[in-house]
Amino acid sequence: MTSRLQQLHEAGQAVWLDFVDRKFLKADGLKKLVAEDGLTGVTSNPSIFEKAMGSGEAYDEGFNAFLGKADASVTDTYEAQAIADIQGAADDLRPVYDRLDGRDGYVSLEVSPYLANDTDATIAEARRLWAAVDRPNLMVKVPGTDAGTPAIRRLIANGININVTLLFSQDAYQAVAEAFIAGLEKRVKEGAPIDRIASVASFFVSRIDAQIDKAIDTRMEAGDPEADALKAIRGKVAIANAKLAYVHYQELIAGDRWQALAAKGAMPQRLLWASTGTKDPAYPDTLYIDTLIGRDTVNTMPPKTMDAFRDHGTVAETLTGDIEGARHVLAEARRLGLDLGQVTADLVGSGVTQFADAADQLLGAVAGKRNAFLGDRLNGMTAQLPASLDKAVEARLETARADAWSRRLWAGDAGLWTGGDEAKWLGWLAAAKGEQVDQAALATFGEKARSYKDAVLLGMGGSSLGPEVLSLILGSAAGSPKLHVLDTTDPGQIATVLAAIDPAGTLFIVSSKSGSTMEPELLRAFFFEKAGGQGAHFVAVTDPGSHLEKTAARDGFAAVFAGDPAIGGRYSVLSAFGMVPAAAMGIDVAAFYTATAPMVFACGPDAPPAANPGVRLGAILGEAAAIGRDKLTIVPSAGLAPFGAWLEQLIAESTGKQGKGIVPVDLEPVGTPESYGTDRVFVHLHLAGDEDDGLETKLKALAAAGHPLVSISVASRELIGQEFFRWEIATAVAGAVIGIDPFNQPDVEDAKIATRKLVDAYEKSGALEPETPLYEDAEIAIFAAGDASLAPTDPVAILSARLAGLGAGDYLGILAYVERDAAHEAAIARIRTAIRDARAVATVAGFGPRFLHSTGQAYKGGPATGMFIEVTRDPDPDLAIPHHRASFGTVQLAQARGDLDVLAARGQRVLRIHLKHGDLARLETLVTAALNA
Ligand SMILES: O=P(O)(O)OC[C@H]1O[C@](O)(CO)[C@@H](O)[C@@H]1O
Ligand SMILES: O=C[C@H](O)[C@H](O)COP(=O)(O)O
Repeated sequence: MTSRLQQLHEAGQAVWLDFVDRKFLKADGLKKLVAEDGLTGVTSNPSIFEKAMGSGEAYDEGFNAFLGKADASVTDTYEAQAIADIQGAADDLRPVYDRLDGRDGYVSLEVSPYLANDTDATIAEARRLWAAVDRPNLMVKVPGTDAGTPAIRRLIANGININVTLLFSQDAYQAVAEAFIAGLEKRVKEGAPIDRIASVASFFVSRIDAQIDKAIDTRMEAGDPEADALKAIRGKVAIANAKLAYVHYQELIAGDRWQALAAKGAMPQRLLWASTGTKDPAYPDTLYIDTLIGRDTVNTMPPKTMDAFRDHGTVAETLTGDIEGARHVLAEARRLGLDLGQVTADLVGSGVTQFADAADQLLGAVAGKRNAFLGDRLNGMTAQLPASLDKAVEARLETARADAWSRRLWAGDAGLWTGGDEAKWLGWLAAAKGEQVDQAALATFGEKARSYKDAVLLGMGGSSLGPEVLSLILGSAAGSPKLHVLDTTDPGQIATVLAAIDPAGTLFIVSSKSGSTMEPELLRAFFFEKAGGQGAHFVAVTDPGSHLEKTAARDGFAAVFAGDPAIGGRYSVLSAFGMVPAAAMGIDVAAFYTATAPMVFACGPDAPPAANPGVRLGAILGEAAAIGRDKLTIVPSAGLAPFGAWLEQLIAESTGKQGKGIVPVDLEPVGTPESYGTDRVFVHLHLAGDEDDGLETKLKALAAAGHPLVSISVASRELIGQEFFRWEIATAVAGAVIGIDPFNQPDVEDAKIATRKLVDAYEKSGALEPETPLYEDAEIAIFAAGDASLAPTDPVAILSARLAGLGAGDYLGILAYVERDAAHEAAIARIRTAIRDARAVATVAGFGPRFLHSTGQAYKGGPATGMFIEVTRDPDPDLAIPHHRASFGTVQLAQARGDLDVLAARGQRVLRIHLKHGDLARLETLVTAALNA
């Protein structure tokens, strides 16, 4: 006796299997169905693959081949397995395809559900899959959405077999049938063959009943007066809808237009009944098979439904029976106000979402496996968060998944942020893959640089902090120059570098994106003169067309390396701005990108938020800020200590604006739980092999006391590039959570203008505008920028009155316009600790003018919780600037004053303490006295 399924085949209906799975294929399950049940096709969809691959180990062997590659994306990893399954299934069905001469024997693979609303991307993806699977009996599944329909026409015209999926309404079916015919007609016009192009139109059945029945049940439960009429059509609408689609099909193939194509050998686009597993357990499990049997159709069945039909299905030509009854059912549905049009429209949308959700789940699972497999090659991250924050983070990750944040970030969708010009600032994504720089040119440059003992980089903010991290964490290769970074106007610091080098035999890297920043321009002029005007010892890194580019040409620089104007300074370290100095230090740039790649791919567009280390971190930072934990406290192990200076700029300048944002706290010694308020998030960056120094214990105590703690582990220094990228993604995402544009810096300009005004006035008059101190003696002068709340008493009283204003959630900043050296750093750290422990407030510190191009944005534009002590001193000795009346010391003072004015104008609480002899010990004594007052 032939099986019931085979009898279906005899009745003219093809039986396909709505299922794929590696184990099943390996066990020859498909071959068995072909042999025993006359099976002639297979369909897959994202949910089917999610079930197959999303859990368990069946695919691990296949995954491993990809997981080992640092630069394989999650999609590559998953897709290779899906393609292998589809190829396997296609090969199992190949004898059927050959026997039936291409009339059947197909296997379907669906384009990414993420592309359902993008015609061109769908076309490109379908072509790619067609080529990758490389089997004549493949059908590419394309959704019959508004965007999918034109893609179907073009793909058919390309000669690609298409399974149109997610069809629910008559209108959509008619549109795709038209697209199919038009595609074939186009080929005819072009003289291309049409006899081997197969297509099916997958009409989804059970999902319609599930929706309509739900509406019916709700109304019946509410005691609808039409209860009987409603009940009479329960479970009948989807079948009626399918029957009428078949009526349309029959009319279509009887028409002249189709007959003309048929005469040329065209195969009709068969109707395929999909979604035929019953969703309502009250229905017979073979309902959507028994009722839809008709010639030249396909029914794709999940295994359970197939087993049920084999066991107790009924074979009879039912599809063409009682068409009037079907019309009546639909007319009744209309009369009863059951809006089939709306239901089918909604089902298209929810169908796309459902498959996208499945794809997210699958990609998330693969991403998790991938990250685990990479082990130490991918920097690790764990988080211990208080329960409420943890909940908020997970909720954010889920909405971010549903709203496709990972993909939208990479696609440059400005709607993720403020809908402004954010898309223009995403060049750093490609740069991280090494695509911005000319790696060969950098290698040559690195070779040439070996003739120098020292290299000095002149630049500010994003143009200096990344290179400094690279030099302090990676260091120069043997035989390559040592890199000194000068991002200051402090005469002492400039003199220190000058004394450490032979200026006539040093490589100078002048680095400025805009090419018009004051500090590098003054430093360039200074060192150009010291180097005897040897332009050949200078290179510039700058964006195309800048003023610096012109200067470099004028002065005969050895090279100009171009940046990408689509990258802001603080996101530029993985572009020329980091890699030119890296090459100068003899760092192998190609190897650096290779080491960075695992994080770039782990944070890729296809890694859903929860499994994406950058997006996850961004969600933590953003949600923490939202509950007032806006002080990101950076706690590195010794080997990673320099990283914080780069991170500070990224976080502060990106998020600190419009009164919102995150205030980074770097280099603040770790304290006990009592020394902190409830405004902190701690991030521990640990380099394997670094001494613990009791840090772990201290951090454990903080986490136990309810402070959020993020722990990042870095297996070796060479992996530092991964942290650059992770934090760039995290910052962009935190910006999205906070609701600001993370790529602009609206408040930096004002301080620059204020400074320029003071310097210009000096150039004319030879003196800075006079100012009146609140207090002055032989050692110090105190200025309060017109703050009338402070009385001109003694210094301890003034400072103590100022510090008394520090409350919960506030932070104290020491803005020191002095040389950045170890002694000053230590003194400032002591002052910070004293204030932090006495007031339980966060403390930050910056050396001026370096911080102006970094954290300065947040201090001015971020949360209005800052209180600042600006420290200046009389420059001694000072340094002249060629062609300028103002010295470096004067410029630095003007910068401090400009900054003070702008901070005060923004309503921030600020005090300037001028230490005439630059003695920070005096400040320490003052602070101690003020805290005890
Ligand atoms: O590279 P540039 O254009 O000299 O800018 C240096 C730095 O100054 C800033 O514009 C802030 O003043 C930063 O964003 C930037 O990294
Ligand atoms: O082509 C097959 C369809 O993707 C499948 O039948 C959908 O079935 P479902 O509605 O049960 O998910």
